[in-house]
Amino acid sequence: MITVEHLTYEYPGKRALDDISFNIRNGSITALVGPNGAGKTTLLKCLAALTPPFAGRIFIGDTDILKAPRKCHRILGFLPDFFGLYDALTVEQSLTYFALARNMEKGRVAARVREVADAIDLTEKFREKVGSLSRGMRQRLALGQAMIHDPQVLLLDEPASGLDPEARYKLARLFLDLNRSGKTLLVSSHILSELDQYATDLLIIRQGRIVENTLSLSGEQRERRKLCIRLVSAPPDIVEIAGRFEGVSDPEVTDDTLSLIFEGDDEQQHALLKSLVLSGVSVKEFFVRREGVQEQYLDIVR
Ligand SMILES: Nc1ncnc2c1ncn2[C@@H]1O[C@H](COP(=O)(O)OP(=O)(O)OP(=O)(O)O)[C@@H](O)[C@H]1O
Repeated sequence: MITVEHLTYEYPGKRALDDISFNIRNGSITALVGPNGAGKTTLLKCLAALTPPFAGRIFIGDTDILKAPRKCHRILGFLPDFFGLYDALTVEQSLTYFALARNMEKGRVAARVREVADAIDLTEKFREKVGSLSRGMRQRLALGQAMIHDPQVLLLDEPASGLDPEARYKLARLFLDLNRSGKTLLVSSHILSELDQYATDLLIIRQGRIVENTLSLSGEQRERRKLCIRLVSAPPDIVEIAGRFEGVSDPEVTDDTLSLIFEGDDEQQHALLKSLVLSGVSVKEFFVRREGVQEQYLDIVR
């Protein structure tokens, strides 16, 4: 859905994006993560056709965004990290204004404005002035403005910042609903544990370069499990013993707990544990930790 080829962006004296290339699958929710200053915001602004890059090409579907930025603005919605709202307008007026600015058919506007206000949980504030909204409500309204024209692609820069736990939970549900209706989402966030609830793909950026582009976290990547096996006492050669089993990688021992990465299905996991017990390893208890966005990110960045 989004194809980026050799994208380079420079601020005066600073190369923020350095010759990066990647693809984003149609119908995915891609988590864009990286340390402060990695280039996430710059990348999203380039993808949103707001900042022309120094070099490289970006396609949304078949459309070259540098050649046809306005066409791209119709098919994508962008929530920037810092956004402006019109404090003197009501929620209804704000959403209506953005719908009309996006050339939405007049007859459809009122219904769509109601629908979006409901999706972002601001129906109760529909007739209230934006200036009276709390920070989290303003964040949700900005998201509503970004999605008012029902775009195919949503680029969201820190959409959960300022939201309380319940609003974050609802936001994750909204992303999953949007995704089920066929939308493609690229979401930058520092809240890695929450990305796990909805991200299907992972894009890690560091110092302006892509360091990881994992497709389909929900597929084979999630079959990678981290097994933690507590032992009564760890024999000195336990790491070597564990490393001999098929599907096992990165075995290590800390405080009588053997942890390892295991790739395999439930039957194979059962066979592994049985073999460990039969070979005399004093297994006391064990548990499985799924490898999600957070673990993958920390593994890679470390
Ligand atoms: N207007 C600017 N002028 C000069 N350098 C800039 C400007 N904006 C950003 N940068 C630099 O470009 C790099 C990438 O910044 P960017 O804001 O894209 O990072 P980020 O990954 O979004 O960071 P954060 O997680 O802190 O929001 C940083 O080194 C930053 O200092």
